[in-house]
Amino acid sequence: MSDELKKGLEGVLVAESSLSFIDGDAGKLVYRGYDIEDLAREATFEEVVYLLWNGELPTREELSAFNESMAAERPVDDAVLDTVAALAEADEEPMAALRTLVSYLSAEDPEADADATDLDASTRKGRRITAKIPTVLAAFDRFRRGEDPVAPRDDLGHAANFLYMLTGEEPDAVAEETFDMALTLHADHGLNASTFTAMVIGSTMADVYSAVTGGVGALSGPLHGGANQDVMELLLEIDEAGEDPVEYVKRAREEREDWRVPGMGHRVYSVKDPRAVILEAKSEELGAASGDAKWYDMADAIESFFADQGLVEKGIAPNVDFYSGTVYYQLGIPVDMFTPIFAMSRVGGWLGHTLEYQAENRLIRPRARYTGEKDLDFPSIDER
Ligand SMILES: CC(=O)SCCNC(=O)CCNC(=O)[C@H](O)C(C)(C)COP(=O)(O)OP(=O)(O)OC[C@H]1O[C@@H](n2cnc3c(N)ncnc32)[C@H](O)[C@@H]1OP(=O)(O)O
Ligand SMILES: O=C([O-])CC(=O)C(=O)O
Repeated sequence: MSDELKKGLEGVLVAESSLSFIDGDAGKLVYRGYDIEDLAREATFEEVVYLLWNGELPTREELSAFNESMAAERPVDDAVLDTVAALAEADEEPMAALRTLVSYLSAEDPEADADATDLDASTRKGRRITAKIPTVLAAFDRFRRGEDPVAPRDDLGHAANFLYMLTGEEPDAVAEETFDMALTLHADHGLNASTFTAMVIGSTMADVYSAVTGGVGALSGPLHGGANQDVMELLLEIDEAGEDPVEYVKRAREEREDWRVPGMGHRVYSVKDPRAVILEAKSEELGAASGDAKWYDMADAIESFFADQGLVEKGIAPNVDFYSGTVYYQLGIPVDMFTPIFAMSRVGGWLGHTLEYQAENRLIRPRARYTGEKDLDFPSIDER
């Protein structure tokens, strides 16, 4: 047994996977052999989920059957909606609400009791979870605005249906395509913290509801998916204060040496995240089309400042969360729904990796180097 300590499991190989490949130095991301740029441009989110779960792109017939099966699973029972309403009433944070709701959804799953070794049943459960997450998220947002939920439609794609349920209106083609592309970009990313969390849970042969619930919890943190909300909140704060974004960031870094600019830096990429490259272009495009490039310009100015300081060269470059916020904001999505939207997409990766791992399962159980005392004499309670 090696006693080498790998804090944060940096660089440690713990599994084999054929789902996604990241070349952190080249800034390249591939799902099942296909470059993320091609998938973002050409594939729908459903196609990508099919690819992740099945290993191959679907034929026209396979995609149509998959789309239908996902759309059929979108509605939720009234009991679920009552729980959504109660969480909204309690002013729960959206990610906390989602964590509770994924767990609760198992109560209405007809195969909830299926054994985790039944991977086909787990795949069906995974499909139900993936299909229902947008329904409960949109309902949650509407309840807290005092509005009734909008029932899902089965004639819209995953991305368009979510925007429809959120606003009550069918999105235009630009919004649908942009949102669908963002979902594709977020669907998988190797053994990131939330996917690894899901896999650890799955490795005990617990069910996929537990794995996805754990994934939601891990994604919510500011060092992971929570950063997309933090980026937008930072930009809004700078804007409200009427400050120059570069001066603001400079000052904040001087005042607090350990301050992390949200959306910057990555464990695996030493260059700009390829997803950030795509999202940046989209953010610029949306800004130009709407005549309001403010948010893009602010984010771009901060990135340029990091580049001028030589920080981008050191790998403190935009990650996926840096420009996704400005894209969602320009689509009119509430800021605290940004991380839940990430979960709505990443559930594809959580399930793909968990089921891939469970197919050749070995319990994940690392060790800690013990730094505490040994051989202490036990004192009675009066002696302490
Ligand atoms: C979808 C995602 O999860 S993408 C990541 C989303 N998270 C964020 O955007 C939060 C901000 N970023 C970060 O906190 C980090 O970059 C992480 C957590 C993503 C990666 O962390 P690690 O791989 O552990 O990198 P680590 O913390 O060792 O940082 C290396 C160096 O870069 C610096 N650094 C890293 N990120 C940032 C940042 N965002 N702002 C300023 N400095 C940073 C660190 O201070 C450290 O500098 P030092 O060597 O002088 O001490
Ligand atoms: O891979 C990571 O550590 C974080 C990330 O970019 C993601 O989960 O998309």
